[in-house]
Amino acid sequence: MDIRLEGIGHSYDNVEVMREISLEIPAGRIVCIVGPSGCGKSTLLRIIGGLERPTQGRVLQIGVPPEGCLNPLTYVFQDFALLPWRSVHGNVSLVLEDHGIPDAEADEIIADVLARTKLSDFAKALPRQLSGGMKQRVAIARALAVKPAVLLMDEPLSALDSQTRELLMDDLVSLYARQPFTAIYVTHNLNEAVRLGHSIVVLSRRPGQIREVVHLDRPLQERALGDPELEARQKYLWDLMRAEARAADAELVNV
Ligand SMILES: Nc1ncnc2c1ncn2[C@@H]1O[C@H](COP(=O)(O)OP(=O)(O)OP(=O)(O)O)[C@@H](O)[C@H]1O
Repeated sequence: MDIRLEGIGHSYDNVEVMREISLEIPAGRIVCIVGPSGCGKSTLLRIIGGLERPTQGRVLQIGVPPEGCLNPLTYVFQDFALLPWRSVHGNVSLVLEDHGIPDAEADEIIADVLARTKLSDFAKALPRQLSGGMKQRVAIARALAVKPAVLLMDEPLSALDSQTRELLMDDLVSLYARQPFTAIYVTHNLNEAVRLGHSIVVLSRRPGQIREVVHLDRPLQERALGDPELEARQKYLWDLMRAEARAADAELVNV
């Protein structure tokens, strides 16, 4: 299933947050969205997920979700959002219980997603026993369990330290290599964007408008830390954003 955004604009009261966003998110691709603080990245994700209705424009879902899909647009949040009293298995099973999936079928799905996120040995662990990186893998396993058409990822690695972030990026790449998924991935981190994005949408400061869409053709598995070509792309993105990021930062300080 593809997503198409047509002329999305949004205002809160009289504050215009974004303007004229038109974009294609093709199935099987990871589209990263970057831009200065407050330019509307999370709002755009909420609009795509149907949690907010845009003031202007529309979001189209083109084609059908994958077979067995229980929730076409599924979020992965920065803060993991796990239930502390439920085990790893229990956190994943919750979303299947919500859909009335029989136990035997649910167990099969859970075994599959825990294997894909390398959590099979931790099925009985509680969230408090897990590192931040493992918690986020549980959140990703839970999202995959509903066979989403599109993952909506809102700064999924921002709460993690830099080493854990590197490990999680590797995990996301191997997950994608085994079975490609579609994701819209909001991040502040330009290194994540060049490592994980097939295309990177650069938004201007508020009201957020598309400044440029940068496409990266190199397969994700061939992108490594310190790769000169990726570093050049990252610098290019930062050059596009620097002045506006500084202005947005000053604006926040003056509020
Ligand atoms: N529910 C709301 N009511 C009023 N204003 C809001 C609401 N949600 C967001 N905003 C404002 O809309 C603007 C865009 O917010 P949003 O969180 O989408 O930006 P962002 O690009 O994701 O920011 P950041 O990079 O800092 O996370 C900000 O000025 C924010 O204060």
